[in-house]
Amino acid sequence: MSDAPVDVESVSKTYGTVQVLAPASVRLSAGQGAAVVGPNGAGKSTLLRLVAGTEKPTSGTVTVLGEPADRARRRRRDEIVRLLGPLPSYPDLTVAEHLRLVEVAWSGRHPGPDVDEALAEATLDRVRDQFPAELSSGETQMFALVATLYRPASLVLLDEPEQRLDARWREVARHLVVRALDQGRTVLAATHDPGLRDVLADRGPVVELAEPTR
Ligand SMILES: Nc1ncnc2c1ncn2[C@@H]1O[C@H](COP(=O)(O)OP(=O)(O)OP(=O)(O)O)[C@@H](O)[C@H]1O
Repeated sequence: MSDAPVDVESVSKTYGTVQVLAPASVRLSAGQGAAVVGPNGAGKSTLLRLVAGTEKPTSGTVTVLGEPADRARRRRRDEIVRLLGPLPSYPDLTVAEHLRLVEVAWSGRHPGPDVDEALAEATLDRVRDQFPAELSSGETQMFALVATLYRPASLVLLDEPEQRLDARWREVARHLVVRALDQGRTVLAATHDPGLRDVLADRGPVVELAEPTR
């Protein structure tokens, strides 16, 4: 069995009689990035859920950090972070307090930057003392991305991190992904953002999923 951070071999997914992901493969070495691209409904989120181990493939294999993805999800959870939907959050903790919580939870392993620096570089410092329900949709997404990348995990799974972000914040999101790669982390991201696709294509494969057939 491969020890690569991500090794997806001919994986497909069928719900009932409908195949929503045609066989796809991708292998990532440590520190590589990969973009998963394709039209709406092509199966990008499905592929990411299979890698995250939250769903099982209909055929093929998904190996993550040397283990079947569903086992890796539990046994290697400290090494894997995912943003595949809304960020679970505490209604009574501020933006800054959420990052502080992540920092404390991974104390001793957290490489920084500190909370205020992390918020400032994402231009989220102006909302540092607001609660999740008080954020705009773009602020919510940026907060989710920053909090996700704040986990010192070696494998990062992102589903359209650019969603709801304006052009300026899309650029910040790309910068944060590049930094994660520069830190030696492995990043697998579904995206509709050509800029993010290019950034990831510089660091590894592009997985092109075809138009859904139904
Ligand atoms: N639980 C489910 N039951 C049946 N069909 C599903 C289920 N989940 C997803 N699908 C279908 O699977 C297909 C792929 O969905 P998926 O969310 O993976 O696409 P996507 O490429 O991420 O799309 P988008 O770019 O719109 O986010 C879609 O046609 C969707 O309707």
